[in-house]
Amino acid sequence: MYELKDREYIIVFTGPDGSGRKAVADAVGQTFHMVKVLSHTTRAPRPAEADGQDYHFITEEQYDRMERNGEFLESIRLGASRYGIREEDVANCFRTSGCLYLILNCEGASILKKLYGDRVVRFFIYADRSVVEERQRAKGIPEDAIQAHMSRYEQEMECQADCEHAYENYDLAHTVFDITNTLEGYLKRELVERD
Ligand SMILES: Nc1nc2c(ncn2[C@@H]2O[C@H](COP(=O)(O)OP(=O)(O)O)[C@@H](O)[C@H]2O)c(=O)[nH]1
Ligand SMILES: Nc1ncnc2c1ncn2[C@@H]1O[C@H](COP(=O)(O)OP(=O)(O)O)[C@@H](O)[C@H]1O
Repeated sequence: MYELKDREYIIVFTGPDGSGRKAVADAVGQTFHMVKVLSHTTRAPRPAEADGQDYHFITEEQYDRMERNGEFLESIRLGASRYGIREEDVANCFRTSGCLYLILNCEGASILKKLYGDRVVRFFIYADRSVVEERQRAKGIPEDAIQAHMSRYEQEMECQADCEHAYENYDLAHTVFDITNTLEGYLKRELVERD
């Protein structure tokens, strides 16, 4: 397991699908020059998705091989698809940046917490059921995937109590501003406010 040095943090954005984890995470990540660790997955890419940008899309056989080789720091199954974070990707990201971020479901977030303790900071992002459903529709997520996500909404919401920080996300700029302030307390980058 990769040993974390002083001031190295793993920032995890979690919460229900459609709550805005990716939008919030990418904005906050840019502010702090954090590197995003992409997951490997066996699910097929959607038309708007690209390999190496949204996920590393791999076959079941490739995933099996990597799992057998013990390459995954955490690995989960959701329905017919598998998702995992490769340990080497985490180590490589720390070589280029002192801080990295990931977007995971609750199960993955708690696995990383158990592995890295205080060095993992979980930000739980949430919004009402009807809002997250509508956002996914507007984003063009296929209806069957939306229904699968919504069937997990309550379960993912239960994760809130377990997370270090929780933010409702209705006004994106507002959410990003609040999380940036909280994260500054950990990273101490001495950000300068600009209009
Ligand atoms: N634990 C864990 N969760 C992941 C990983 N990669 C993605 N996820 C989460 O798995 C869920 C399903 O991913 P998504 O791309 O929406 O696939 P879909 O459910 O097939 O539409 C989302 O909540 C993701 O944030 C991973 O490596 N580990
Ligand atoms: N506060 C917000 N208000 C309106 N739309 C938002 C807000 N936050 C995110 N979105 C949009 O909602 C959709 C889902 O957000 P996304 O970040 O992909 O969610 P997640 O990663 O949690 O599934 C995206 O199209 C995103 O641009």
